[in-house]
Amino acid sequence: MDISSILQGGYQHPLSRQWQGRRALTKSMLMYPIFITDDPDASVEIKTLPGQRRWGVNKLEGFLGPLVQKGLSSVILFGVPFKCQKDGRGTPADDPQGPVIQAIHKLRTLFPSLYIACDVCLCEYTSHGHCGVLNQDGTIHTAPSVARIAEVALNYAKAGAHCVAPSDMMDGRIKAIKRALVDAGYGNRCTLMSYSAKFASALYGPFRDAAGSAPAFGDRKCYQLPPTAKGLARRAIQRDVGEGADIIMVKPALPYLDVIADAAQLAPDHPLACYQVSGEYAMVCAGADAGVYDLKVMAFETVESMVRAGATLILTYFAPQFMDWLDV
Ligand SMILES: NCc1[nH]cc(CCC(=O)O)c1CC(=O)O
Ligand SMILES: [Zn+2]
Ligand SMILES: [Zn+2]
Repeated sequence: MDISSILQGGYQHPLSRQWQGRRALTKSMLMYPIFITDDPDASVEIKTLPGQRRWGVNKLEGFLGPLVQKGLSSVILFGVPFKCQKDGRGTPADDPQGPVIQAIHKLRTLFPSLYIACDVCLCEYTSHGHCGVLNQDGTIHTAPSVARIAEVALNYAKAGAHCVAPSDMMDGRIKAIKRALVDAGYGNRCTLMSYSAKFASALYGPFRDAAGSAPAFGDRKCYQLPPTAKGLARRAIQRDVGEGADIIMVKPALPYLDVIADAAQLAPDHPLACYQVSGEYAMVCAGADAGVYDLKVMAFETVESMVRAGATLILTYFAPQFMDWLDV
């Protein structure tokens, strides 16, 4: 055999295999999405997301304590209110007595070292289930949407969130949120993570079920990106960098590894996040249940493919399991 044909000499040993990855997956690269509901004592199984629950604020200590102990370093909060009055502008989103703001206060006291990000969106709080404020005809009214989203983000920052992460995909919201944070004195204290390239995906089903955030009519195709739109994704990433995003995100992750790789090249100086969304997680679990593969091996393969594509931060429902699987 010709010398240039030989690759296997380079990965015969577990350590030399590790050296072949440009970056190794570590615990601090994983952010855990959690659902907080407005019954303070709730611990309710989510059928379509095996192993995940809706938590009340009183349960957070018992639920997260052991995970923080094992090395979980960040969470992203999603509010799931049931008792509130939803309306056209998503008023309950930043209710000081609502689940997200209550959870921020609680987590800051319970776990001083835990990094707390908050998803910012209106769909969990609007009567129509869309991510912004609507015109009479049901289309998105961009200016008031952006203003309301910036207001919610600022209120999460004021409550103590380390990071606000708008997932609504409204044009101009990154600039508006950054402006609001800076003007209120939070510019240097709160990270702005943009869901920059968020695609209109079939993989959000279990999340919408968990969060009760499915739109009452229509779909999200006028604000989330078409799955084929590589160009729009690249433009959205560049725009959000220009508007002041601190972290760029691609979502979903596995079907969009090329977009992650593009983002790594377009925004090489920013942390790059990707979201292994609810449907991706459910798919990995379902395949394992069907005997197609081993769950742990597949969870590693999917998440490590995201690292290989260029992600430096991964939002995943597998985070608790990785705390057991990873050494550092
Ligand atoms: N702003 C809504 C939102 N925020 C996070 C997710 C998906 C997360 C997941 O599927 O795990 C969605 C879904 C959607 O657009 O309906
Ligand atoms: Zn939304
Ligand atoms: Zn969201």
